[in-house]
Amino acid sequence: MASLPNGGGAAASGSCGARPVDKEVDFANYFCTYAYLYHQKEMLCDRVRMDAYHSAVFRNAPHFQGKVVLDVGTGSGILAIWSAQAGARKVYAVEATNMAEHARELARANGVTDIVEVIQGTVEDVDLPEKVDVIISEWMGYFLLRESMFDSVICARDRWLKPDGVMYPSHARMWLAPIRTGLGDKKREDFDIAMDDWSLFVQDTQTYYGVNMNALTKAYRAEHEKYYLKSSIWNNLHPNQVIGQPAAIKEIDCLTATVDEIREVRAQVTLPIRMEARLSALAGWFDVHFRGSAQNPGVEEVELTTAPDEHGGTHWGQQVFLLTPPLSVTKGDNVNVSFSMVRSKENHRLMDMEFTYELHELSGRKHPAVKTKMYLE
Ligand SMILES: C[S@@+](CC[C@H](N)C(=O)[O-])C[C@H]1O[C@@H](n2cnc3c(N)ncnc32)[C@H](O)[C@@H]1O
Repeated sequence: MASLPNGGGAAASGSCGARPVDKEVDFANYFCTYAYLYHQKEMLCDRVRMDAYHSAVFRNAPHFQGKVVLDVGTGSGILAIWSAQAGARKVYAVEATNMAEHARELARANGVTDIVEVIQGTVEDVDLPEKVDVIISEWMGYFLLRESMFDSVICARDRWLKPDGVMYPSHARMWLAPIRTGLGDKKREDFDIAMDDWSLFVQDTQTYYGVNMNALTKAYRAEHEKYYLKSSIWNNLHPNQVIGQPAAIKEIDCLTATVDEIREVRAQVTLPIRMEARLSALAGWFDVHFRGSAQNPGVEEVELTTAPDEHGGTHWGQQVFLLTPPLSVTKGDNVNVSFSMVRSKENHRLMDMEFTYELHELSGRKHPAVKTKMYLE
């Protein structure tokens, strides 16, 4: 999934479940970005992503040979074309936006129009003439679930996948880890500057064009706190910034997961610290696996990970959640974290989170728990 500046509005309409329906808003805020080749290119240039999907399809070609495939959100059509090249008999390539026209053109230029049928529409709305053996999709957002596109994949699976069909990817996990980073220092500095600036504006002038603006100071602070300190920060971290043991906070079997299972994520984990450091944030990332199903396993399991990587990483990067204040930690300490992530009420494709973290020193000293809200926007 692309690094969209905004996750969009309410959910697309369709025949799957009771979901908020405002298709127009969703097209204006969410889908519109995907209609640009500029954004598709960002994903096409992510070599980690491309290598993983390419290996997943071609090393597991028996899953595709002679089979019917559904590509949910085909974008440029890349996964549909690979499926055809791997031997699929028929590929339904569904795309909500006008990118469908480019996908059609790409299929034509690559000689697979007899196999790849591009259908423009939301997957919730389209009708296929038959059930499929494979569903392939690249639906993952920041920290896996931002953008909530997996809902659409679940819908497609429940409507169109044969009982012995397979999902590409088949499994997904979310990870949380304690990290050191200087990112927060800059953000705190920017926040202080913004507040100083406001103070000058409201206090030095007493009245601004005859109006006392002080009544808005609290709201301005809250707005800036959210923007600078409580919104997650995108970063491709170096592995040596991870100062303790990462923990898996959610595991998803794409063949059986339900929307209820992913609407809210809650976890309680203990993160053992491995070195003396300033614990300044928690970082979140995900991985997905392509391993077929228990009934229909693949030839070779392939992993796509977005974990910190010294060779560069992916366009998803990691999400950095600042801890205010940072904590001094040392090897042998433990950080207990309670975590919740729910969809924003205003926009189901964005996430509201809450972290409670509590440092237990090796010495036995327990620090008071700190609770903080964060936003994945
Ligand atoms: C992350 S992009 C992946 C594009 C392409 N499959 C690839 O791997 O390069 C997701 C695509 O899915 C489309 N999409 C998202 N939700 C959809 C839905 N409910 N129905 C149809 N297309 C959808 C978006 O417009 C976007 O082009």
